[in-house]
Order: sequence, then C-alpha cells, then structure tokens
Amino acid sequence: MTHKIAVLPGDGIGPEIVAEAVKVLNALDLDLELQSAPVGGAAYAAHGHPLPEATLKLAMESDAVLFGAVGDWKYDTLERHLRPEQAILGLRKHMGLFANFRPAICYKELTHASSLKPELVAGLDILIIRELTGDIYFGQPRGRRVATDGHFPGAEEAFDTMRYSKPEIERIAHVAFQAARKRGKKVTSVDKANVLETFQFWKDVVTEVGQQYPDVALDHMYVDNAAMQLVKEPKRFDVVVTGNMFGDILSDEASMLTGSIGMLPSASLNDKKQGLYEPSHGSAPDIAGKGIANPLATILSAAMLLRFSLGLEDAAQKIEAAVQKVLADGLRTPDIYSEGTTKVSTREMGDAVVAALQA
Ligand SMILES: NC(=O)C1=CN([C@@H]2O[C@H](COP(=O)(O)OP(=O)(O)OC[C@H]3O[C@@H](n4cnc5c(N)ncnc54)[C@H](O)[C@@H]3O)[C@@H](O)[C@H]2O)C=CC1
Ligand SMILES: CC(C)CC(=O)C(=O)O
Ligand SMILES: [Mg+2]
Repeated sequence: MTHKIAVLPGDGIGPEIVAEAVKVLNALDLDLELQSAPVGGAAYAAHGHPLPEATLKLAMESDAVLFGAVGDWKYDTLERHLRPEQAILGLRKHMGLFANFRPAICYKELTHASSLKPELVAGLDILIIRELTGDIYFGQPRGRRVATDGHFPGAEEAFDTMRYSKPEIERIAHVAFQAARKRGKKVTSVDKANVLETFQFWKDVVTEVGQQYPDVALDHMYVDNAAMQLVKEPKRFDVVVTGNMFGDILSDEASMLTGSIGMLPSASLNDKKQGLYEPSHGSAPDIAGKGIANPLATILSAAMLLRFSLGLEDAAQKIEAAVQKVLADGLRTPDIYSEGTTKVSTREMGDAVVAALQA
C-alpha cells in the first residue's frame, strides 16, 4: 500500500532540515509518495496566504504531514491572520491534531552537550504531552478594544481568552495515562490551579480521568515549579501532560536537557492515525541559509511519522539507531558540538544518517 506524505518545508531553516529528513525517508525501501507544498511565509510570498487551500487539501488528504517550520521576522508587521505562524495553527485546528508528543531524550553521547550536569541527564527520557488545539492560543474572544476617547492611538487594550472544555481535557488526559502505561507509569499534570480557573478545572478533570488508571501514579505540579524541577531533577518526570501554552514553553526548556532544541522531535496526532510531524523548534531565521542547522529533530520526527501514522515500527527504529550511530561516531552540528567531536554541516549530518542506515 502506498502511503501519502505531504511535505511542507516552510520558512527559514525549514527547507534545509526537511530536505535531510526526506533524504532519510527515501533511503528506506518503503512505498511512500511524497508531495511538497508551500506553507508559511513562503506561501504568503507566492500565493498571498500562509496556508493556501491547495496546501491544506494536500495535508488533509495525506496519511501524514512532514513539516519544517514557519515564521520570519520580516512578516512581523502583517495582520495576524496573514502571519506565517497561522499556517501551523490552522493545520493543527483543521486536522484536529490535539495531542502533541514531545519526547525529551538525552542520548548518552550528548550528556556533555546538555545544559545540565551529565549525571542529571544521563538516561533522561521524558515525554511531554501538550494539548494542542485549545487554551489561550485558540480561545475566543480575542482582539483589541479601540479607545473611545482617542487617548491611545490604535487601541487601549488587547485580550486573549484561556479556555478548556471538559471533553478536551478528558481526551488529552486519556492519551497521557495510556502513554504512561507503556513506560514509567507516572503522569505529572502541570497547571496553574492556584491562580487560574481554567487550570483548576484542568486539575479536577485530570484527577477524575486518573481514577480509571489505578496502575498509573498521578501527581500535580504548578507550572512555575515544573519549570524549576525540570532543571533541578529532570529524571523525576515520566509523562508530563499540560495545556497548549505551558507545553510550548516547557518543551523548549526540556530540549536543552537533551543538548539542543535541534534534538527535540514532535508528533501531533488526532483521533485517527493521521499526524503532523515537525521539530519542536521554529524557523531559526538567525541561522537560515548557513548550513549549520541541526536536522536531527526533523529526522527523528520522520521516525515518529513512520511509527505513529504508518505503523512501520521497524523502519522507525532503524532511523533512531542510525541517529544514535552518527552521534556515537562523533558527528555534531555546531549546536551540539563539544571538544573532541567532529563538526559537520546540516547536509553532512543528513548524509551520515543515510550512510548509517545503509551500513
Ligand atoms: N512550529 C513552528 O513552525 C514554529 C515556528 N516558530 C517561529 O519561528 C520563528 C523564530 O522563532 P524563535 O523564537 O527564534 O525560535 P526558534 O526555535 O526558531 O529559534 C530559537 C533559537 O534556537 C536555534 N535553533 C532552532 N532550531 C535549531 C536547529 N535545528 N539547529 C540549531 N539551532 C536551532 C535558533 O538559531 C535560535 O537561536 C518565529 O517566527 C516563530 O514564530 C517558533 C516555534 C515553532
Ligand atoms: C509558532 C507557534 C504557533 C508554535 C510553537 O511555538 C510551537 O508549536 O512550539
Ligand atoms: Mg514553541
């Protein structure tokens, strides 16, 4: 059976890192049909919209999407609905991708590249599960209130709405408990229940769902404490489940435990097997075009794509083993470089993963 994969490279380093992941997928003997389409700033520049109809249609009709990143400072002044970031938000919403898996795994070769002492991250394997289609990123109403007295030119205030429904919390909680069952059997639900009504509700609903999983330990932690515990004692966590905004922030923090934001892959899943796979980082305009971006988060996202959307576990493991091999061989993009290792470019890293696959 041919699997259809939509390839959306996007902006900044997006095309560079996606090219390497595509090379890796093509090196496997799989029946894949890859089709590319513009998204983000690249799509706005070419078609006047960050998520053109044709791109959305391609994504919706595919078995999975391989996504790079969107965004560039040069689009900062555009109206919100035309900004490149709306493309990824739109894809998540249209495809119903509510469950975002961000595994923070520290490869043993990278314990010295981590921002923490090696003993704190050796063997680290945390799974952050971020709710992806609710919270303050999508809640209505949002907007600006225009001044009536003309005192402030433009607007006098701006507002967003933090909101979660019970079914939204229940379904992400089930995902987290079921994931924990297959690993360390512990869920930490991260909230701000001491201040926010939305997250007191979150905590109540997660606790209720937790009663259906007596074999999984559940604890609750405020997000500020969680941010601190992640750098103090990260191995205390197994599965972390949290809302859209806290998960966004905590996963960037967790990436540095693994050595670099360029090491953190992600899978965004809906209630079918369809998914969107992207590195957790953004388009990194500061290093775009220099050939120094780390493609491993994207390559590892491609492995997640094979595992979760196509059910090709063996092929996923082959990619993960190949990544481990290139790290064991001492190859490093600049973000994970340390003395005694070999600095390579984005393309050389991708080539090395392909070579390791074929060895
Ligand atoms: N899913 C998406 O498409 C996302 C898009 N963005 C967008 O990306 C743009 C840039 O955002 P930033 O806040 O700078 O975050 P960013 O994640 O793009 O970059 C943050 C820092 O990490 C570095 N970095 C990121 N990926 C790297 C990689 N693979 N290898 C080596 N270094 C890497 C960058 O050079 C930069 O110094 C913005 O327009 C933002 O909205 C941000 C996050 C996610
Ligand atoms: C560009 C944002 C909408 C997304 C983001 O930062 C993320 O998904 O990590
Ligand atoms: Mg983010």
